Amino acid sequence: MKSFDELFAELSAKVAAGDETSGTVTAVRDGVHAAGKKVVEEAAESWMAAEHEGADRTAEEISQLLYRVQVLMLARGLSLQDVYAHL
Ligand SMILES: N=c1c2ncn([C@@H]3O[C@H](COP(=O)(O)OP(=O)(O)OP(=O)(O)O)[C@@H](O)[C@H]3O)c2ncn1[C@@H]1O[C@H](COP(=O)(O)O)[C@@H](O)[C@H]1O
Repeated sequence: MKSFDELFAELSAKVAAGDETSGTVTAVRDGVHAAGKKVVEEAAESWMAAEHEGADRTAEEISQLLYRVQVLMLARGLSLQDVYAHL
């Protein structure tokens, strides 16, 4: 299990290192447009799971949404602090 901050640190390190085995590195290289589409897709799947599926499936979809939000942040060059400043 990892926290939102721990996942962001892991993904940031992979991107900084250009880890060729990382799906995240590929996703970040694909750019903001592709990353944004994945956020919308996972948001919709989270919504549908919450309405029509169980708690575990909903939690799984939300975890994918959080991951895709982090990919978008990385593709856009945003840090956690950039976002947390608005909370
Ligand atoms: N949390 C995730 C994560 N969630 C989703 N994904 C990717 O997203 C893919 C699923 O996206 P799809 O659009 O295919 O999903 P889908 O078809 O909508 O599937 P469902 O939503 O129906 O389940 C997975 O196969 C992964 O490649 C993730 N890839 C990575 N992570 C985390 O990121 C870390 C680093 O991963 P790498 O960069 O790949 O090393 C991993 O250790 C994980 O902790």
